[in-house]
Amino acid sequence: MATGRTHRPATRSRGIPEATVARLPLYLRALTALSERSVPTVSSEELAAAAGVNSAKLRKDFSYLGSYGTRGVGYDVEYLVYQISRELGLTQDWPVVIVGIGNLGAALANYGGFASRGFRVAALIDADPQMAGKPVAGIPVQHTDELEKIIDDDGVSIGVIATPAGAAQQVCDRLVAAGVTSILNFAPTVLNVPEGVDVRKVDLSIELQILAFHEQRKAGEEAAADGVVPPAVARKQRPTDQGPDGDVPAVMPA
Ligand SMILES: NC(=O)c1ccc[n+]([C@@H]2O[C@H](COP(=O)([O-])OP(=O)(O)OC[C@H]3O[C@@H](n4cnc5c(N)ncnc54)[C@H](O)[C@@H]3O)[C@@H](O)[C@H]2O)c1
Repeated sequence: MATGRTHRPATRSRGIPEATVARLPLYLRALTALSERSVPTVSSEELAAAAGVNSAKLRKDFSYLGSYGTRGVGYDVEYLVYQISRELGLTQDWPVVIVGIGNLGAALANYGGFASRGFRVAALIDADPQMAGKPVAGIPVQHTDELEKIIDDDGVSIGVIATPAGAAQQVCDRLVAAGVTSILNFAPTVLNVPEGVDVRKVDLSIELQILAFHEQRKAGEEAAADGVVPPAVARKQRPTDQGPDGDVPAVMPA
């Protein structure tokens, strides 16, 4: 099994901080929308609002790209689209393999947004022999036996893992051994990768948990302002409260 760290340092080799890199796709999405509306220039304030970023942070981020805009005019939309795309490596085609073609893998394969952003789905791979040859999004699924050959033939450097958590590390190890150096992991598990391999993790349930935390805080603050105990808190505080099966308290009384 491969071992090592899962993160790169906070600053990348060309001196652009990782936090700036993480915001570049947000700027690009906002700029692409402006470009589609044939808007020629945009101020830092307008673009910051469209990207959901503070305008001072945006100006600082763009200074790393050597892009300062023109006073009174703003930024040239088309040029900035090109500059950010180039910085993100999106001016070239990136073949991507998706491993695990179940509900999620099939949905990802069907997502049109990858191709329009320069990510070509080169292959769909699954361990289930019954799926081999079946088309998903017009691409025939290939068996995991073919994984190394597919990656080698297509020069794939980006792999997407959409397998159950229990299979993810083994799939990751095979992808890395075959030459993949960037992994987008949807499986709810931490992957160990060697130095030089980047892993990005997507977990919608974590995002929902964070929203639940904020919802709970908001409810508490509103209740405090009104001088009442919010129903959610009051419900949880009742010692007789029962869990879904009727015999286990949902929240133990203090
Ligand atoms: N990150 C998120 O927000 C998010 C959202 C939904 C699901 N998930 C996760 O994504 C994964 C897939 O979910 P799903 O609903 O599509 O599951 P699924 O059961 O529908 O599909 C899993 C697929 O992986 C294949 N598979 C199993 N072991 C494999 C291996 N070793 N190599 C290649 N393929 C293998 C199976 O044959 C199956 O087709 C799960 O880990 C799930 O928890 C994450």
